[in-house]
Amino acid sequence: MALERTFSIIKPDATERNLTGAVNAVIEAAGLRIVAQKRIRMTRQQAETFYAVHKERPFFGELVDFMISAPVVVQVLEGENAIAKYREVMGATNPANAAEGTIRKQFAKSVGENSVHGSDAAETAAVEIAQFFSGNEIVG
Ligand SMILES: Nc1ncnc2c1ncn2[C@@H]1O[C@@H]2COP(=O)(O)O[C@H]2[C@H]1O
Repeated sequence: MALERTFSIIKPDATERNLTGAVNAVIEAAGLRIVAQKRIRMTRQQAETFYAVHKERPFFGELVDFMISAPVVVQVLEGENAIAKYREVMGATNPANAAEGTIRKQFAKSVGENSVHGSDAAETAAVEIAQFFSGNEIVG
């Protein structure tokens, strides 16, 4: 299978607890390569655009407030079947349902403060990567 890329965010609850390296260790142990990475403070506009698909959900305001509450680390991960693989490595959205060994099982605090985001499909991955990275920032 060809190499695939996915977009990842290490969220404020994880950066605040100094867990960037611990999350990256799980990512790399799973065979995914971090081919782009930067620590940023998301603007409200960026967070609203990124999560626009959820704008009618009752938790939208809370989600945007959380994502701009502290720095995040945005990343591009590369590997075989990277999108599905990273979703497996992250674990279920709600850490209460996440499998042993997954990032969310180990680190997430709640369904909202769930430590990481990963793209859900190839089309979304392309859009999400393009929102935060230019081509020359991604080094495979
Ligand atoms: N019931 C909820 N309450 C608060 N946040 C939620 C809820 N359901 C989903 N989310 C958040 O919405 C996010 C949408 O995509 P993420 O994969 O980043 O992770 C999700 C959760 O962090």
